[in-house]
Amino acid sequence: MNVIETYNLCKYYPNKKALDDLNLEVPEGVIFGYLGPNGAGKTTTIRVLLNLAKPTKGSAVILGEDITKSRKYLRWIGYLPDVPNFYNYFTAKEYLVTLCEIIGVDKKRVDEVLEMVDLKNEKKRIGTFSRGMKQRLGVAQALLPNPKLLILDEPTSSLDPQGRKEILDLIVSFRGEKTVFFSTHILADVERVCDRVGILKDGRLLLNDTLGNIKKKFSRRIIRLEVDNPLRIVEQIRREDFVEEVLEENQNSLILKVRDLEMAQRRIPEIIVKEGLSLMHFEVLEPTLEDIFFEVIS
Ligand SMILES: Nc1ncnc2c1ncn2[C@@H]1O[C@H](COP(=O)(O)OP(=O)(O)OP(=O)(O)O)[C@@H](O)[C@H]1O
Repeated sequence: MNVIETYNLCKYYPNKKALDDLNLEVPEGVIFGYLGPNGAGKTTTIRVLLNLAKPTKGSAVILGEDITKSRKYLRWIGYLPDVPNFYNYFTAKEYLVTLCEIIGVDKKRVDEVLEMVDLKNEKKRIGTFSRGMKQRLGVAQALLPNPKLLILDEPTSSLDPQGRKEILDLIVSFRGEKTVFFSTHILADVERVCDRVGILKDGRLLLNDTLGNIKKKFSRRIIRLEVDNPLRIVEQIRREDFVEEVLEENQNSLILKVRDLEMAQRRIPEIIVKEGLSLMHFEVLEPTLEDIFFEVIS
């Protein structure tokens, strides 16, 4: 089942198509990374999905409800905005208890969510919190209604590596239990935690698939070999059908572009052993998400 589905969703501003025929699918239980350069339309998507902005055309179904007809689905969504605001003179607990009163959630939930974000024993006022602690508190407030879907707008962009790790670990802990939709431009974060990825540019979705499929689709089938004397086998390797091109050759390694990866994995060790050489290292050089991102958006 898909938790989010959009159908030709458009949001036009006077001089800008912020979303242009967006057809997005986010299956239940996945961690979905929504990637795009500045101005791609990530925040606009989130605002439309949360009923904070009206679509110009098209529709969307979230948790089975048409968002243009009902607002009940909002009850099942937890949202962390890109710049969350807090009352700095409250402690985390006082702040969340106040929110519970406003949104009608049992106050018993406060200790549960503080425990999840590791702020249960934190007695300081929010004004003295680090950015990482504030972001974790932001996730805690999003968790208060025990949402099925968490929407996080650039949750790691202002954090140092430790703060980023804490938020990413938290996101990973929801895998399978909640659907997490998070927007970001930090490709390494997506690569670390996401099951599925959507790449948006100029309001259009250029790619929407699992990380595994994306990597397969963009695989460059490039192999790096370390052998004790590669120059002795390079001509034989060049003649093999599975080899498209020898990209680099030197005293201890070869870099090959191959047509058939499986055949290369079988044949190369055979050739090396037959020549009485030793294979020290065999590596398939896969493109990083960063390589793919730039290829897709360029
Ligand atoms: N209220 C508005 N009025 C006019 N144009 C807007 C409005 N809100 C957004 N836009 C424009 O729509 C486009 C998409 O903006 P949006 O904030 O959704 O991008 P984004 O992908 O979230 O960018 P960033 O990563 O910089 O936050 C941008 O060109 C932006 O200037």
